[in-house]
Amino acid sequence: MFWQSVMMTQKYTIAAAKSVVVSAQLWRPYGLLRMTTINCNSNNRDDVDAVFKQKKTLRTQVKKCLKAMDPSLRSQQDNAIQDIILGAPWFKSSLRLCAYISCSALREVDTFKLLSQILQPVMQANDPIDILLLPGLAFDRSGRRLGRGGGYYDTFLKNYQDLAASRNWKQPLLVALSYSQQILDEGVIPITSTDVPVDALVSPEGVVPISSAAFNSKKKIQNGSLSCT
Ligand SMILES: Nc1nc2c(c(=O)[nH]1)N(C=O)[C@@H](CNc1ccc(C(=O)N[C@@H](CCC(=O)O)C(=O)O)cc1)CN2
Ligand SMILES: Nc1ncnc2c1ncn2[C@@H]1O[C@H](COP(=O)(O)OP(=O)(O)OP(=O)(O)O)[C@@H](O)[C@H]1O
Repeated sequence: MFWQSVMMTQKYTIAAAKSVVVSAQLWRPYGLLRMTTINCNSNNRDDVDAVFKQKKTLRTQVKKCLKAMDPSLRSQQDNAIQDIILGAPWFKSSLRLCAYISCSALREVDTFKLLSQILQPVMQANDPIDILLLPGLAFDRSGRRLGRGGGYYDTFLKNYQDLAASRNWKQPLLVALSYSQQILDEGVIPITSTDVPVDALVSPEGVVPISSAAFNSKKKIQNGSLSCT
């Protein structure tokens, strides 16, 4: 299988991240995309089908944009995003993390540096996770995430959230890794009731906290009182 989710326990003290200057080209190929999106909380088949059609169109456009991305800019953004994560207090204070193994053919934000430098693949499947690093095709600043259309992540996240609730575990922070080009204007990504929103985004420009959970963990970290259990 080309993809695995990896659960890891942080073992080593993380060295301070190097500061990286990124000449991010804020290219907005979606500026032209002015379709009205339907946000669907109902289970009406026609409404849901209309949303899936819009998602399909958007996926094609984002894939085209990612394929056209200059490789050196991509690599700069990969490094910047991973360095931001390695230097982030919320990351350093997490005990258990779940991340994706990035697939370069899919033009996903690279996770190699994160996985290889500081993490140790030892984790009991029954332990609660603090942070989940997620891929995706597009995101917005309100936490919407467009995946590749399989529903794998949404299903996994829903199941994990239900498990955590049933065991009284703290819900994990859902953090999506995004190239600058993948952050779209609010309202462009259509959603249905099964789409699980993310708590924060990490792009080469920095961390974008979105949910109250992300803001609260930021505050707790600043106060030095973050508990990861
Ligand atoms: N690293 C990683 N693993 C993952 C996912 C992911 O998004 N990233 N998935 C998330 O669901 C699942 C696998 N889903 C996938 C969905 C599409 C393609 C793919 O190759 N799509 C091509 C086009 C295929 C086509 O149009 O026929 C593409 O996206 O260009 C690969 C995996 C589970 N594993
Ligand atoms: N929790 C769930 N249970 C059952 N089906 C689900 C769930 N979440 C999503 N699906 C189904 O998966 C299919 C794809 O959904 P969607 O287009 O939202 O996927 P995606 O977000 O692009 O993919 P992914 O979640 O893998 O990143 C839809 O038919 C949707 O109804």
